[in-house]
Amino acid sequence: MRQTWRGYGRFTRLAWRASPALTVLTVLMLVLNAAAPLGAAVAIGAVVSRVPSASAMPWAIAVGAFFLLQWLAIGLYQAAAAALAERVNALLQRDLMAAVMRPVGIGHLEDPASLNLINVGQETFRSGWSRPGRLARTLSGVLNGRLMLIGACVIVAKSQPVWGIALLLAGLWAAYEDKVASRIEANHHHSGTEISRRTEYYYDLGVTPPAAKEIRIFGLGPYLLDRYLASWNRSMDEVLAPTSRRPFVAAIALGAVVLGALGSVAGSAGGSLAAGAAMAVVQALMVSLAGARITSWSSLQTELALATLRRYDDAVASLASTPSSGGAVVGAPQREIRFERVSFGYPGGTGDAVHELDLVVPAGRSLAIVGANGAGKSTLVKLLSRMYEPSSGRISVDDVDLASADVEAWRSQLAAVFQNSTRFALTAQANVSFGRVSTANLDAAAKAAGIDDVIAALPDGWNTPLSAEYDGGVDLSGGEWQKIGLARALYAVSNGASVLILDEPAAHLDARAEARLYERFLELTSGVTTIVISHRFSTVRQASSIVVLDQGRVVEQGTHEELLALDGAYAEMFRLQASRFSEAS
Ligand SMILES: Nc1ncnc2c1ncn2[C@@H]1O[C@H](COP(=O)(O)OP(=O)(O)OP(=O)(O)O)[C@@H](O)[C@H]1O
Repeated sequence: MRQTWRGYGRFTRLAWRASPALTVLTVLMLVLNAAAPLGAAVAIGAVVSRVPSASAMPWAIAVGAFFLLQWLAIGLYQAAAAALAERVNALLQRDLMAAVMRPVGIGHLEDPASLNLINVGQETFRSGWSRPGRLARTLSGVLNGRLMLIGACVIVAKSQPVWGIALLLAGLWAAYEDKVASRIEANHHHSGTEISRRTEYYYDLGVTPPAAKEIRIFGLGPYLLDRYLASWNRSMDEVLAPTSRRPFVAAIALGAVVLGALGSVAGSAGGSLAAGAAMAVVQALMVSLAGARITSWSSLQTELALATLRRYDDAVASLASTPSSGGAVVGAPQREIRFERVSFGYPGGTGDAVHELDLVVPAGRSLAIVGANGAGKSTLVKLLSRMYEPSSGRISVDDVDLASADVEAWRSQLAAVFQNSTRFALTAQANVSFGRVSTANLDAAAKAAGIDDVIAALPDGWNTPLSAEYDGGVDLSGGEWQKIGLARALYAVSNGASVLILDEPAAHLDARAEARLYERFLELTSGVTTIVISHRFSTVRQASSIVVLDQGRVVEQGTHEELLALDGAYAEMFRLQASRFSEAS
């Protein structure tokens, strides 16, 4: 019970934050809407007791006025509550978005428990019933139902005290049982979030572009449809609670009381009970039944919305404990970036992806990292950009520990091209200058990345949306997208970023574009602290120094020539690739 009231309180504060005017209007119309039928019941009683006298006339007009008032109140109430509901939903979604983006790292986005909580944002898009904003509507049902019941009991009790009390008890019992059953149902409803996510995943796979090619080539359609349906049915089994019989028993008890009261009125009407009073009692009994129906309907909806509201609060609270920004401001590295005995394992992973790693990245020079798949190269970059925190060891920039540094200031020093950079369905300009106000260096960045001719050929140049899913939009090839990513990073460098991270910058490039990248590599990275991860030795050999990673540790380090002379893992990998190319040519 206390939990429910806390939920109502939380919702009221939210509604007030969303719009004080709409909150006041909603509450006023709510009360008017509940009071009008009771006023009408009393007025009808007065009409009946005065007919055929002319004094019945004002009461007849009052009956009409009460119905008119209710009609107006319902209309206004529905409009105000709908507007308030949408504002509350938007506010909650915004708060959740802010909370999800607040932690400095991305570990919470790969943790199933956090994802289940965060998923509440998606769920409310899917199911209108669960949206907390609906409380603006459903609370009216709860309040209306209660007011109608109590008002009806007062009217009945005036002439039939025993039946009035019986009606109150039966009505409250029915409302209580509905509430308990609804609470169980609502809690069940939210128990299946993991399976819901899975169901949604199958659906998205089937209807969105990323997997469309593989689905068709490998004939995955029937498999996906089967999995989708099975997963949906399982999720429904989990969310629908076994039905309790108690609300039905309580509803039958209420019906019996109403029937008994009607019988009693019929027995005494015209005798001990005046016709007018009898009419008011009959009308009040009907109002009480309508109240019970409204209570029952709104109970489940209210509990569903309250449960969702609690889940929003849980999600936001769980993220509040993850570290956010603040701390020493780190500028451009002057001497070095240093990794000292750094270890890190992914949450849910099988072991350390990086293990007691020692590495010095000299400032203003380029360092290439090579190693087999899974050696820990990308993980190193994620640790450097503080997407994750090391489980032990320290990463420092000119002796300032990154763990205690202000992450936003540090990230403003970074520019990166990731293996699969995000393809923003935004304009070409936004894709390159995203988040930065200056557009002065746009063309220079595009030229340096070798994408200037593609941009120039776009229907609306820099203003063309890079997505065929939007009007006037154009999609690019994998290699062109990679050049856009490169331009984004180079643009950031020209706007002050001092550390450039290139994770497989040539993976999608054709031979000519790749050759151009090597030719310009030293020029592009001159004076900038550059870390390049690549399996292509033609890129790697351009770097000032090279490290070889194996199972999360540095096993070799030196220049291209030094490492060839060492004749270790690097030399072996290099020879293998060189022989493949010479065989091919
Ligand atoms: N998000 C993740 N969750 C769990 N384990 C991960 C995650 N990302 C990477 N790993 C694991 O961490 C190890 C190192 O991965 P990492 O991506 O750093 O390798 P890499 O050297 O960049 O490989 P590649 O050359 O294939 O890109 C691998 O064993 C990988 O399976």
